[in-house]
Amino acid sequence: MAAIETDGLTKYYGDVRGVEDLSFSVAEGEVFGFLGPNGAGKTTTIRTLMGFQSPTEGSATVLGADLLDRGALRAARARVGYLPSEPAFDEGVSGRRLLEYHGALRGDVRSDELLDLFDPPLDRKVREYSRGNKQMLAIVLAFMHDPDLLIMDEPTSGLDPLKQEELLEFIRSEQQRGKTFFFSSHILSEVRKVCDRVGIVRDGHLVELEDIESLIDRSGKTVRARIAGDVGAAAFDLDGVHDVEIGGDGVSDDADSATAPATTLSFTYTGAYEPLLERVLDYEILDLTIEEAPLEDVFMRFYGEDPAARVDQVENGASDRASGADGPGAGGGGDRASGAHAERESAESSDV
Ligand SMILES: Nc1ncnc2c1ncn2[C@@H]1O[C@H](COP(=O)(O)OP(=O)(O)OP(=O)(O)O)[C@@H](O)[C@H]1O
Repeated sequence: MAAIETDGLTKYYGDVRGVEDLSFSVAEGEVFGFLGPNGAGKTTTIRTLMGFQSPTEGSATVLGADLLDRGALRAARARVGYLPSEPAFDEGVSGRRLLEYHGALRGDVRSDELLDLFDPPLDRKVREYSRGNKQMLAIVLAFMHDPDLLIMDEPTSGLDPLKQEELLEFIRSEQQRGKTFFFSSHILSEVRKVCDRVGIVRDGHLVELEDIESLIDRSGKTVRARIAGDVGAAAFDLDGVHDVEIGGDGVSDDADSATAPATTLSFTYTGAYEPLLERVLDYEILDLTIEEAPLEDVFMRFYGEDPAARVDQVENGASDRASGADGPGAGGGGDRASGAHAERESAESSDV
């Protein structure tokens, strides 16, 4: 059984599209990263999966419970740990009091262990907490009943780099214990460290759904070559070569040697190694590096404003796995919204 399964999940806020036609599943024991730019629909998805708001169309199950079956969902949520994007607590009580309250409500089987890792000042009132302290308290509350599934909205947000790393390490160790994670993030590097698979949402649509290693592989390598002599961009006119830049004034770069001019070329390469290496051997290579494309570049390819780049990615194999970026719902927001189920938004009750 999948830990999370969505089928055409759609949420409109009146005429405003939150997400549309999301279909994906998260396997038990998987760490799934949900990425997307601001306003893409990550929080909408998470809040809908948590049952805080009803889908407009489509369906989903969480730990086997149908979102529309409130009783089943309530039972399933006892096995879910939830970390909201902006933890909102009763500011007038101490962290310890909140811990006791949540423990009484849902159980506490491991807060001592968690507090060794994430240590908010429990005896102070929450209103005195820093952002990071609030986040640590929220993390302890999310994990203390030892849930099977963790749904987290930007979990490292507010944490210092050391605590961020500790949380990622903790997620990895929890996965070893069989736990499932679904979390949103803007930070590809952290997603990369812990996730098995990612979904990328943009403008409310799932535009990519792939395991993280394939995603990065498909996103290409950055090649930098320093070549003896005066070499033009045409030298690397190969399939898969993009964004060629030539060092210096575009002709040659002889800064290192007065007698032997050289050309510095850099480009992104998405092809196979062999044709590239064959071409490289045609020249006198003074220096060559081939490395993973910078994470930011990978990110921008999916996030960026250039629709051609995005379509290129989808056509390169994602469209059959993800709900299409240009899917049938695009532009049809008004129709879908007008057919909405009655909104049944429930407050984020304290039993969640
Ligand atoms: N309660 C709401 N009422 C109306 N529109 C909303 C509501 N919540 C979200 N939206 C809209 O839904 C879309 C998706 O927003 P959402 O908060 O899910 O994005 P996000 O990916 O979580 O963004 P961020 O990374 O900035 O947190 C946006 O256009 C947003 O303005």
